[in-house]
Amino acid sequence: MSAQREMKEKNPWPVTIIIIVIGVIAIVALVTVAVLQNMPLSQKYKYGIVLDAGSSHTALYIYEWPAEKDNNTGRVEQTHSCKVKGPGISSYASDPWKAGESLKECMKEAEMKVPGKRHHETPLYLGATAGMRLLNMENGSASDQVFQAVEGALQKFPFSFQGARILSGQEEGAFGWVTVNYLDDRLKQGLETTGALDLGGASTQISFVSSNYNGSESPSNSVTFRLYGNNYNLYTHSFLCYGKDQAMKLMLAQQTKSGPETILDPCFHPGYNETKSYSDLYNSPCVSNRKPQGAPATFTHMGRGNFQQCQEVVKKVFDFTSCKYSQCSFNGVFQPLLQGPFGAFSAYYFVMNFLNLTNTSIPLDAVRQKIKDYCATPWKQVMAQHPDVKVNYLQEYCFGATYILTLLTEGYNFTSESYSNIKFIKKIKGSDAGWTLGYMLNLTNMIPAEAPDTPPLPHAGYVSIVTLMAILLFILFLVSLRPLWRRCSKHPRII
Ligand SMILES: O=c1ccn([C@@H]2O[C@H](COP(=O)(O)OP(=O)(O)O)[C@@H](O)[C@H]2O)c(=O)[nH]1
Repeated sequence: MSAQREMKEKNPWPVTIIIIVIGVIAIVALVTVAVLQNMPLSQKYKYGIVLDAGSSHTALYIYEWPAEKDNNTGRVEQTHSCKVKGPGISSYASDPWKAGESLKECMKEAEMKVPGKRHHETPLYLGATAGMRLLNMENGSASDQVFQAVEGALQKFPFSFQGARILSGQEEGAFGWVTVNYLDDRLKQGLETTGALDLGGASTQISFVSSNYNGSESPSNSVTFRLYGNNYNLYTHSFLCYGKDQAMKLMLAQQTKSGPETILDPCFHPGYNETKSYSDLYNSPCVSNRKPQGAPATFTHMGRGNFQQCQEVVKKVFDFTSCKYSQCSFNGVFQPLLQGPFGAFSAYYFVMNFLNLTNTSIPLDAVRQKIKDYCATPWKQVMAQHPDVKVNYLQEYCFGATYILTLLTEGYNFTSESYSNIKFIKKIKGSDAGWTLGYMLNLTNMIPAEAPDTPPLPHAGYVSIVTLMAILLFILFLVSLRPLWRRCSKHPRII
């Protein structure tokens, strides 16, 4: 026994080596676990699909987000969009099954884009806007049949179909606002929000937060949200019949009140000459009650290309005569003082982008001059200059631009100064501006009411601290072995 103890005292190295090896293994294991545990898992994604059934067309959007973050900080991004061929679903009132058929191509594309194993858990929504609102007003059973056809077609796909419905104007406005502010990262950070201006074919929406609006005046324009721990009192209004296409009907109805055979329209280019049918012009509930008695079947629609006169006709589609609130936009609708930056999308963007007018630092007078020159350009020349633009769109940009300017300045009261607060946008960080993303975020509860709890340290900080601590422990451990070192150097090794 004593001989053994003597041996150990004389030769402490085996024990020391074992302790060092165990210490090193423990430290390496500690650091490895810290690094591995916090390493982002191989990224898995979830998907959501929204169909925007607009008045003039339907579009499909696919959204994607990291699977492990779907309820808090995960950024939802648009990964794919598909424009459905043909008109909006409301145009299939007399052939409802065709409305369902029309969606199949884009739906097949979606089947390819979303990974097969995610199909069954991918929610699929269809939201219809003002085109279907109008059809529903005009012919409820036709609208129901269109929905039946569309639902039948969508149920055949392997996604988790969550239903097709008409959005209210308020939802359309509010979800457009949510989309813009979510994509701009303004909600999570609690920053000042951006207002949303949406111009569709059949309706137009304005939504913004104004510090002088708390919802008590005209409560029907108020939508309240609690998002990421912040309360928002949003003002929103949707003007049915004031989308670009229906507003044009209102403008043409102004000029065909007496049922003439020919009109010389200041909002169309000089040389434009088309025969149009009275029943097509007056086929929507926005104008149907104004159809002139005893009008001929058709009228010749000729262009005059005069911006000022066009603005005069366009102004007449707005009613500025009555306002029972402290202030109004038009048609007796309350509107608080405009506040903050605004994002203007859909047809606002299409039209202003076509005319190279998306830069709002251009003074309003220069904008007017540009539209004036464009409207005065002969139709033949316009067509020759834009051979690749669809004639249906091309013929309407003079009216479209005049309408946008009049709606913004006369309707919503934007001034030469506040006009520069507007940004004409199509996409934000790769996702289209519109109501669809906000709608999906809401239905999937993806924006929490309260700010999510964040770990006290970021991943890199956590790993660095654990590594540093491990190194310090190791040094401490080596230092604690100092008596052994001394003994070793004092007693020469026995061979
Ligand atoms: O390249 C384009 C695409 C659309 N539009 C017009 O933009 C408006 C809005 O179209 P959208 O289909 O987005 O509106 P919705 O049908 O959803 O109301 C309609 O008047 C379209 O004619 C346009 O001028 N240029």
